[in-house]
Amino acid sequence: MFELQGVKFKHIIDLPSLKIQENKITTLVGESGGGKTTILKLLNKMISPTEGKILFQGKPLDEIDSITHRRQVTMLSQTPIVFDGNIKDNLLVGLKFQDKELPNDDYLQEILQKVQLNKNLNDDAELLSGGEKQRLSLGRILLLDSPVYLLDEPSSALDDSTEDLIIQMITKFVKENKKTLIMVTHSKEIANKYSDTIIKINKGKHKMEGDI
Ligand SMILES: Nc1ncnc2c1ncn2[C@@H]1O[C@H](COP(=O)(O)OP(=O)(O)OP(=O)(O)O)[C@@H](O)[C@H]1O
Repeated sequence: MFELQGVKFKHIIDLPSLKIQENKITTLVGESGGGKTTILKLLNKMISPTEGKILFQGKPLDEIDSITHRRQVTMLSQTPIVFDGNIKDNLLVGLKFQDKELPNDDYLQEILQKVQLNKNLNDDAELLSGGEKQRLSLGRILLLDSPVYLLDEPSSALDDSTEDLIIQMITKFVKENKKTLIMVTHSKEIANKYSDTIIKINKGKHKMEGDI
């Protein structure tokens, strides 16, 4: 799905050769500041390599329009983004940008259940806790139904049991719908339990831990 060839980004990233497989769950682990988020940003075309090439489905990323690319590859950043308005507004905002047909309230409630958010659609989103905002953002991107998801510590603000439930839900959704997931986690346990492939990033370089 992604192929990185001699990719460098400033002094931060140095990846001579790396392939990320389609329809698999790939997890990036490693020390803080090692470059995991930077790799997701490169894959999402938020930043471009200072050297080397990234291919997406065989095509160089620099030949793909950024907006077109981000419709295929949705990234959820570490800090959740919450817009003015209620929970429903926040769930629908991405779909409105994409001109997609809007789902009904029953379906939106189902999404809230999936992300373990026990709230009403008309509750004010600004009043949610950090972990709840993170789950709301996750609900918003699940609705986009992208083929590829890049999740940067999707459960960093959650307690251990909610974290496990959320990752379990995401990985089930990804497998059932034949999507590709690339996620960053600080949890070795989560990485071992849910990944097809774990990639350890250390000072911008990678070491495969092998397929599970
Ligand atoms: N655009 C940039 N220009 C220069 N330096 C940057 C840029 N973006 C990130 N950095 C630096 O690169 C390093 C790697 O950052 P990155 O966020 O990718 O690490 P990370 O592995 O995701 O860390 P964490 O686990 O703490 O989130 C950090 O030292 C950061 O300050």
